[in-house]
Amino acid sequence: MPPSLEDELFPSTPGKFKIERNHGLMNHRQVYRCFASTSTMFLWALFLIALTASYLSFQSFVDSGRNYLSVSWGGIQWEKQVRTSAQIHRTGGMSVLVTGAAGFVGSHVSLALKRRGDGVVGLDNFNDYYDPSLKKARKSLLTSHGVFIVQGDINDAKLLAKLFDVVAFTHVMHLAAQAGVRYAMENPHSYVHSNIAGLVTLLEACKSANPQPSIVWASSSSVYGLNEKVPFSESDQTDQPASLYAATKKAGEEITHTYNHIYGLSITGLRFFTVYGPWGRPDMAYFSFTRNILQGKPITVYRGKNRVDLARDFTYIDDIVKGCVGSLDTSGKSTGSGGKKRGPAPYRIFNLGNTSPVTVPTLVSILERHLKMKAKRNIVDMPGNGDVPFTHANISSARRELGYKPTTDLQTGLKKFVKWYLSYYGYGKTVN
Ligand SMILES: O=C(O)[C@H]1O[C@H](OP(=O)(O)OP(=O)(O)OC[C@H]2O[C@@H](n3ccc(=O)[nH]c3=O)[C@H](O)[C@@H]2O)[C@H](O)[C@@H](O)[C@@H]1O
Repeated sequence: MPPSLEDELFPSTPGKFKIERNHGLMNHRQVYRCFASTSTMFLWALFLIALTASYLSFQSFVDSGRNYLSVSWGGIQWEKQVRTSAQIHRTGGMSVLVTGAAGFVGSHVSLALKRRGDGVVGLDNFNDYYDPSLKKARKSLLTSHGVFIVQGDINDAKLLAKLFDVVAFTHVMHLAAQAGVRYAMENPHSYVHSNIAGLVTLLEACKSANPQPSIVWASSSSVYGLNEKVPFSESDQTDQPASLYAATKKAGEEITHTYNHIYGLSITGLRFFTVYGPWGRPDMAYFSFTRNILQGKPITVYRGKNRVDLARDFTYIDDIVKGCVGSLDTSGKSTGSGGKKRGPAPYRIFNLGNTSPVTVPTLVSILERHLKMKAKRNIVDMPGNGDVPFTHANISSARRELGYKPTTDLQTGLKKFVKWYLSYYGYGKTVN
């Protein structure tokens, strides 16, 4: 039976096929047929190879197109920007991945590190919890100082792996979080997403990195919750959170402890006390009060039980930055590699406060003085929305271990904030 067209085009194994079909020597016609079918096969094979190659290159074109359309990271140029930004320009310097770099504390810490010659790469998802244009303005400021901010989420494990692939970060300053105490009642899942799931994704990336970085991250004074003993000390119990926000920060302290214990990651958790200052967060009281006073709108001032004023240990941003940098400098090394612990690593928690609480009505009076305008105060009883009546930090531990020494009182710090606010927004511009 002559070979079918299919047999000629797609012989299963050519050598074997010939042996089975020819039991003896081949004549001229057979030799010619064999040669002709071999060359046809060859041409078809070439055709198939070309077809496969063009299909694959089309696929990679589609994939890269998809990358450029929906993912804003990756590619040779991007890697170059990351590497350049991470370059260290001083002896004994560090290369730091700063998460939440377009945020309030993140942008200040990134600038401080860059200024002294450390390598800094930022990561931020630019979400719209508050006006993203403020985050973009902070980004522009950082860009002008040579800090590159990657747009991405801490929940993106592939992005994190890529970043650690491109740069051997010595430290991670983890400041990306869902902040705000009262918003947790409106959008509880955003807290779990960023402060729990995102934290774990970041720790997984750090644990697998080789070498492992040391981690400094933002906890919160809110972990002291309903505690009444003042000032708050790190050794106090923290098992009465008043908000889901506080609970996720407390969970973060426990989660980081397990990564320290199992994988040898060096961990420093910083309990920030109501941080304020230029380039601050529009959702915070000092910021929204300033906006409303300037626009002639009323402000709501909460009051505690028995008409007692609420009080906060307001801490100025420059002092907080010194505490963050001091923490990075003294963090000690992680001991693990490739996901395995090689020995015990530091696990530390510090209060970063100001040690002199001020009541909310006094905060308003200071703003009135700086703005030269009267506030329309609407005083209401504190709703049960996660707030705590007062905070007050004991900072002796941070003073001893980090050389942390806050130097800015609320009066001075708010003066600087108001000056920045007026230069940034002017007198009447609306802020979200
Ligand atoms: O120290 C902290 O750990 C926390 O500090 C702040 O939380 P909070 O102290 O509640 O700061 P604000 O939202 O600025 O409130 C300050 C004070 O003003 C009061 N307030 C707030 C808003 C308002 O409209 N009226 C008002 O009286 C609050 O009850 C509170 O006593 C930050 O928002 C948190 O992200 C941070 O973790």
